[in-house]
Amino acid sequence: MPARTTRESLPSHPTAIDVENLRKTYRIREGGGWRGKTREITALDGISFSVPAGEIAGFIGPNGAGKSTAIKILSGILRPSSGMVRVGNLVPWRDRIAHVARIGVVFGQRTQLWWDLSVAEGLKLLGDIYNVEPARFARNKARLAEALDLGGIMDQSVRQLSLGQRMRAEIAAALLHDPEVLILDEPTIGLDAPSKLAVRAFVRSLRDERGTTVLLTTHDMHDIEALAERVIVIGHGRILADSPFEALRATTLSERILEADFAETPPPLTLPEGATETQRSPRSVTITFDPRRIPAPALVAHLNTLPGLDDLRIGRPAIEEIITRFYADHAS
Ligand SMILES: Nc1ncnc2c1ncn2[C@@H]1O[C@H](COP(=O)(O)OP(=O)(O)OP(=O)(O)O)[C@@H](O)[C@H]1O
Repeated sequence: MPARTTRESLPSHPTAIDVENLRKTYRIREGGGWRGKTREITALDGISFSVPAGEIAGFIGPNGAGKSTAIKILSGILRPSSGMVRVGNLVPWRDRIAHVARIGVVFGQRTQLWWDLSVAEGLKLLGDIYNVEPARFARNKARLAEALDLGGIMDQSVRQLSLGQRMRAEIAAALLHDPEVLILDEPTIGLDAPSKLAVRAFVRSLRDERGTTVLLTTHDMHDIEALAERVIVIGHGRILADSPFEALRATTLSERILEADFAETPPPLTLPEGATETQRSPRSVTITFDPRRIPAPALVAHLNTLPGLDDLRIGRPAIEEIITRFYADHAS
């Protein structure tokens, strides 16, 4: 029976992913055995968000927040308890066949290739499964092999690949059928720094050149900083924030950090209101300040007269610190 789609019956709109009041509860047996009472765990407690076509949205949250549950529902693997999801006007769990033809999913911790097959054989098999017509398959395979540098590993079995090589092959596998929406679940987990940069650069180019919509789940905040125009933060199954990263930064941790280097032992400092000395070493002092109370130029002018001052640097708190603080503020 052909997959029933709702695509024809709904007006097309530029929103690629629409999630409305999504709930998922799991029923587990207490103590883990077959006997005993059952208990419900609410993994998703009515989340709503939407991602416009062509946007890269970061989907983040602490362990157990509900990200994987949401991703599984969006991928069509899991049915929600209630609520609605439309990915390009298809309902993932209802229009499953048509839906999987239009999305690509990469789970960093699992493989969709086959351990004992070579990369080329795995891609061929996936091309057949996705029904990618031969000329298009050859074109896409060549394009992805070049962009993801797969030339040298096509004949290697997946089992023999390094993590970084496997991840590049996984991304190619997810994109063979030209999906409009790409769901990335921890795509850089365990990768070394150059491999992370390569994956990020590729994802960015995919969006820039092909307009692919990307939903990115990661615990690596540098992925978010490098890629996401916007972050959706989930915690305890609820949406805690849905905003550009800069807005999250501004509301969570607006402080700045000033480092002052000295040619000699730094003198004792008398600082204006809003600035605090947070660290001192034989040749430098670190000052944390709130730019709303003491603007950076005023603080610099204040320090400029100090004897032996050599260099000044102003920075923002590390992204990890902002997110850690945000999670802590919403921990209850
Ligand atoms: N199959 C399941 N059966 C019962 N409970 C589950 C199941 N899968 C997830 N949960 C529970 O649902 C909640 C959300 O889990 P989920 O895996 O979606 O979180 P997550 O945000 O992906 O976490 P992590 O960052 O650790 O991967 C957790 O309390 C988890 O224990």
